[in-house]
Amino acid sequence: MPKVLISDQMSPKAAEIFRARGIEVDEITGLTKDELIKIIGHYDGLAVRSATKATKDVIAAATNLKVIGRAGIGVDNVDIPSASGAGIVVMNTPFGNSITTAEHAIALMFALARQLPEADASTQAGKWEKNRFMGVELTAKTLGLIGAGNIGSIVADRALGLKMKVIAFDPFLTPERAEIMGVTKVSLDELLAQADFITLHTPLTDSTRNILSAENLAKTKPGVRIINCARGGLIDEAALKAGLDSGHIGGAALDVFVEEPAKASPLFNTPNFISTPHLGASTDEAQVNVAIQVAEQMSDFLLTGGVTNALNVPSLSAEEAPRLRPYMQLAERLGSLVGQLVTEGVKGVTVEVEGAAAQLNIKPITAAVLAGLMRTHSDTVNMVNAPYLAREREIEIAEVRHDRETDYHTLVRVTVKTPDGDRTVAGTLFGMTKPRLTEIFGITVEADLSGRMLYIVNEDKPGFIGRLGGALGEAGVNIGTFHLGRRNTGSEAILLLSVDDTIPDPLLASICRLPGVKTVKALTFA
Ligand SMILES: NC(=O)C1=CN([C@@H]2O[C@H](COP(=O)(O)OP(=O)(O)OC[C@H]3O[C@@H](n4cnc5c(N)ncnc54)[C@H](O)[C@@H]3O)[C@@H](O)[C@H]2O)C=CC1
Ligand SMILES: O=C(O)CCC(=O)C(=O)O
Repeated sequence: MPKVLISDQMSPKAAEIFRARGIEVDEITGLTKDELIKIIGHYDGLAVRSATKATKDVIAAATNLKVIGRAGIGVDNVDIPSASGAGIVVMNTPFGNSITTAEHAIALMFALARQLPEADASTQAGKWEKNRFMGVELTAKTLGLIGAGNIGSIVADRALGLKMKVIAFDPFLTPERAEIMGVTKVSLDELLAQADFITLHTPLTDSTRNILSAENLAKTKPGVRIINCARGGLIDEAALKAGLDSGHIGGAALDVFVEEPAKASPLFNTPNFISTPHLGASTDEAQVNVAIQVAEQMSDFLLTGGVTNALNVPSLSAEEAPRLRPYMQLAERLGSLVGQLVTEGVKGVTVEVEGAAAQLNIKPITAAVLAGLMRTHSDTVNMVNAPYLAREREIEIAEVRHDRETDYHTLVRVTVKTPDGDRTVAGTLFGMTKPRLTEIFGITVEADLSGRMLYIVNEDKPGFIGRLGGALGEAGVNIGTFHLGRRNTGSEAILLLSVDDTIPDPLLASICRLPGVKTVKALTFA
């Protein structure tokens, strides 16, 4: 009988469902990392919310673990590359708590507009300070959404009902979808300049970390009120504190912090600052939704192998799975590669397959490309919801099956339509299982697509490789593999290196400064 550990506070519905499906379940919350490491080896499944950190060390000790289920959306508390490496499926429940979280953002917006926490504390202290608390109306104010996915869309809907004007910055929001939502798509700078209230609804990724940096906070409208119910790390907390102290920022409400639990934030006790302890998803309704969903999904997987809402493996029927999986892994990596390199305005994706892959059901291959492409921008994307999300964002999808001879046993080619033109990558399978890149943006190259990699475009001039090797060596970064491709002699070259460690930002910046370098990007493949 499989055994599951529920290690965070969850609705009792989760344990009920596991037991009803014949799965043994322990509910042990508040474990330290060492305590978790000591017991995790006994379990086939781990069900978490956000308090448990499924880190590399925890996963290394999880010798029997087959599935981690997140009763919620954000999976930044789970080390997905380590889980994938260990063959552990990671699932989430992408929609169960969205309404609740959107409502929390709206509640915080009202609380900021009318200084509700301070007014409550003052009244209950017997002060009756009727003239101290002068609020602002929400009607006709501009709400700036950073991130217009599930939660952002619900916030927009509610804000429009409050007669606010809603503007949104989201690289995946098409003008057409914005029109349907009733919001205006703007650049980040436009949003910063125009919004009276700003609310954040993105995952924490390399592109969103510190999206409200000191520099960007300085571009906001004087008196702006800021709400973050997404993730700590999206806002520079020190700069936020300085902005509140100077009065440039009129108010801020944070449900999430860089460090959680936040016990001694410098923001505490700042006037016009409101905080809640990561309560975005905390309603009876949302917790029942996510508990039922996570327990059903994990039980299905442990008992039947059925995969739903997985972030690191495709969802598939039992018969198709073994044949399609290697092609889908190749497709997912190609999608992820373009997703990491093309950050703005994807309007269309064409997936072409040739050779062996063209004989198979290519829908899952396309879904895998889309999941890889969009997961760079949202940790809720998986094989199941990627095609749906692409349609919703009006990304045009085309599938082409070529019945022609190819140099490779199989070839998958992905072309992404962007405002700057088409960008194409292609790859094959080595030994029928290993994804291998064959072409990137018109340049032929043979490269692995795995782990941590460094992508560099540079002028094809002698001496560059030595300088690059020197810079990496000096920083103690070990190169695993090294692949080079170029358009013509002396023109533009592309380098793809696999590296053993994360490349720190200062090292990336110093590589950028090497003579002849045009582009540098750190890439990660799960
Ligand atoms: N406070 C809480 O308790 C909760 C927090 N969350 C957080 O809310 C986040 C959003 O959830 P959903 O809306 O369901 O996710 P979603 O995936 O539907 O939407 C995220 C949106 O962010 C956009 N985005 C990605 N990178 C961006 C960038 N650089 N700039 C602007 N937009 C960008 C994406 O295109 C996408 O539309 C989750 O990732 C999670 O971290 C979710 C639930 C509860
Ligand atoms: O489970 C919780 O309380 C947090 C929810 C959350 O942050 C998420 O679903 O991303």
